Amino acid sequence: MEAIRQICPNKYLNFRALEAINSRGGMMILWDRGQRELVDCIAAIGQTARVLEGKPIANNINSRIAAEICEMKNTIGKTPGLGVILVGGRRDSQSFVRIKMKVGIVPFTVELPEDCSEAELFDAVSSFNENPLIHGVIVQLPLPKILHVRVIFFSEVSPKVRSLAYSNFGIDLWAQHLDEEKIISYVSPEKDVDGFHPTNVGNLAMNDVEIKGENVVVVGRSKLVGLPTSLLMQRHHATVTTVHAFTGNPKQVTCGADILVSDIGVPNMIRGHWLNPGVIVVDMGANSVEDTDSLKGQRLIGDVCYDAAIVKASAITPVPGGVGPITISMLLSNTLDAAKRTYRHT
Ligand SMILES: NC(=O)C1=CN([C@@H]2O[C@H](COP(=O)(O)OP(=O)(O)OC[C@H]3O[C@@H](n4cnc5c(N)ncnc54)[C@H](OP(=O)(O)O)[C@@H]3O)[C@@H](O)[C@H]2O)C=CC1
Ligand SMILES: Nc1nc(=O)c2c([nH]1)NC[C@@H]1CN(c3ccc(C(=O)N[C@@H](CCC(=O)O)C(=O)O)cc3)C=[N+]21
Repeated sequence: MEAIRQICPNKYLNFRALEAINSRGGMMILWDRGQRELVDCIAAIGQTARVLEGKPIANNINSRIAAEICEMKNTIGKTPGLGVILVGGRRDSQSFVRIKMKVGIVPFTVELPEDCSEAELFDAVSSFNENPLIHGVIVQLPLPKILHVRVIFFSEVSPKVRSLAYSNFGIDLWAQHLDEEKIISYVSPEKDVDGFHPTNVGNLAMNDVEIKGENVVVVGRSKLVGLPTSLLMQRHHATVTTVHAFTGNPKQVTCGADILVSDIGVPNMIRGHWLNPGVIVVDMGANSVEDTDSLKGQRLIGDVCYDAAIVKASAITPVPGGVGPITISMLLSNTLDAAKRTYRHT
């Protein structure tokens, strides 16, 4: 009862059902999804996941990269360059690009409007491919879709005011005018520091990660994250299941995971009751949401409901400070490696 009072001190609570929570026993009040989550958390007090901090690892990698770049500059007078192509003004893009340039890699940035043509984008990739000062090229994904047709259903036409009185129901049809697959495969494989190129995805799966025999559920199947992660996990003998937008009962699948990797891009979609107690959660989601308390007016959150997962999982990567900084470090590290290959510098 104390737990319930903490959540809703002044509210009348309508008890509809009581049931055990997984194997730990406890109480669950069902009246709406959000509240059920809170009770779930409180009932599980005493179990807290290990937080897998990515920042310290990323800092180590970044120090190593900075030192190597310094050495490279001193011995052969060269510096790695990274070309970034941004299409459309995505809110998260600027900070993503800013972080990349910290360790001494020279940035080259091209910004194109969201309605740019495929030819313009190919030209930008091509000029980066050919530029000898650029060793890594990334095209920021996802590429924008543009509004193609908007259908609005309206309930009446008023001839007097010569306007339409809309019902607020409509359908927007978006068109993907830029073919992501084609554009990404246009980046030279030796400059593909994202690791998209089929050859590089194969190489990614050669790394040594000990996950043999585990049930891994990867939520999302994008070329950027989900697909390479599934390949990587399979290569290391995990039993991998993919959840995507057409999966009928995603919760049922995620509940069977020993390791859950999420790259959906939907803030807080994975709730506490989607998780198997003791699961290891790798939250790749980097979702910018409005936050009026923050100076920037926004903050970054993951795909997994962190407050619920921290009391249910055995380990979890936080957002921010988890996978994100390591992704950037590895991208920089790949750029440095590409520059070393170009200059035959060891
Ligand atoms: N932390 C990091 O280092 C990185 C983070 N990211 C972040 O990862 C997130 C995803 O990015 P990205 O992979 O490029 O996104 P995409 O939009 O390319 O892919 C999203 C995937 O999630 C699936 N999906 C979407 N909605 C649902 C749903 N309701 N139920 C089940 N599956 C769903 C889609 O399924 P379907 O295929 O059926 O459409 C798709 O496979 C973003 O937040 C991005 O910012 C990305 C790169 C690096
Ligand atoms: N071709 C391509 N390659 C990408 O790798 C790619 C992309 N497109 N499109 C967008 C997503 C998103 N993404 C992030 C990586 C790190 C952080 C990151 O490090 N975030 C910090 C916080 C940053 C902040 O607060 O501004 C953190 O998680 O701690 C965020 C987002 C890579 N992406």
